[in-house]
Amino acid sequence: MYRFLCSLRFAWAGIRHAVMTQPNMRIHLFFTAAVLAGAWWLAIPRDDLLLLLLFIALVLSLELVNTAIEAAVDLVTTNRHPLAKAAKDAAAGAVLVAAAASVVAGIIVFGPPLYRKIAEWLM
Ligand SMILES: Nc1ncnc2c1ncn2[C@@H]1O[C@H](COP(=O)(O)OP(=O)(O)OP(=O)(O)O)[C@@H](O)[C@H]1O
Repeated sequence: MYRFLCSLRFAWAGIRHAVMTQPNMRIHLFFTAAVLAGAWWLAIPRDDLLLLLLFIALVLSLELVNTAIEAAVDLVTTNRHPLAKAAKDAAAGAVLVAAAASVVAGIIVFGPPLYRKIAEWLM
């Protein structure tokens, strides 16, 4: 039990480190808050909400992995190296793929209810 609590503390420290040092992590958190507020405002159904939560978790998790890879690469070398570039660029690419898919999922989930809301206002 003590080991498990230590693991939780280290994991939380990793999340805190990423939030403090990575501007992109703070941007993801801002959009996470905006998406959750929008989902509440538009009363998004449970299944769609689960989908949104899955994408939010995917993007935040990959940003944490990206942070870990950046730190590991910088630990190994501060010199320019094509493999260091390949590792960092691939990690950043993973975040981009997840973020792009999240935007598409957001449009699919939010599009129809947002359209209905705007149509209500205009009538
Ligand atoms: N040691 C290196 N050798 C070669 N290229 C590097 C090296 N370190 C960084 N780069 C290049 O510079 C880019 C930015 O690296 P940096 O470590 O500043 O990450 P970052 O700006 O914090 O990235 P992100 O926006 O994903 O958080 C990398 O994606 C890579 O293309």
